[in-house]
Amino acid sequence: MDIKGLIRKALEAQQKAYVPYSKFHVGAALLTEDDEIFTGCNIEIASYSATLCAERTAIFKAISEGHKNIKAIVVVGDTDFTYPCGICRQVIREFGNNAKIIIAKSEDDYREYTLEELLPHSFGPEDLEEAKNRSENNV
Ligand SMILES: O=c1ccn([C@H]2C[C@H](O)[C@@H](CO)O2)c(=O)[nH]1
Ligand SMILES: [Zn+2]
Repeated sequence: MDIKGLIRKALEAQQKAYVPYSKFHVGAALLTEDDEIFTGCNIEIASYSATLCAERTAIFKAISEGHKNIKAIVVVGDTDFTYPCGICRQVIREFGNNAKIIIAKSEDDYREYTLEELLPHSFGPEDLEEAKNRSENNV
């Protein structure tokens, strides 16, 4: 599926947002390395901190179905360009470090970023691996 198709899927998912508190609707759609599509919306909970963003809804759906590598993710929201929050950026770091991150206003109006642009100098799985290797080699 192309970027426009993925944006359409994100816009459809946005319709499903459960947002009784903020009334701010977000939708996400992602493409996995093996070309599966997963979508998500934000889901708010009366105890606010339990709220889940659209991006993480889509990513956790993909992971829980066995698709761990994301090659593109689209985000749409109620502002012209709605950017992923910090927590979602860190989750994208885990499962889509090289993914195209597409922030869309419409099918024809979108911006494309790398994770490095949105989360520079990030902490990730490789840091833990490096620390483990260091302790094993006593350096
Ligand atoms: O990138 C974002 C930013 C915000 N939200 C949600 C969380 C909450 O439900 C609402 C307002 O913060 O928007 C997302 O889903 N994704
Ligand atoms: Zn988020």
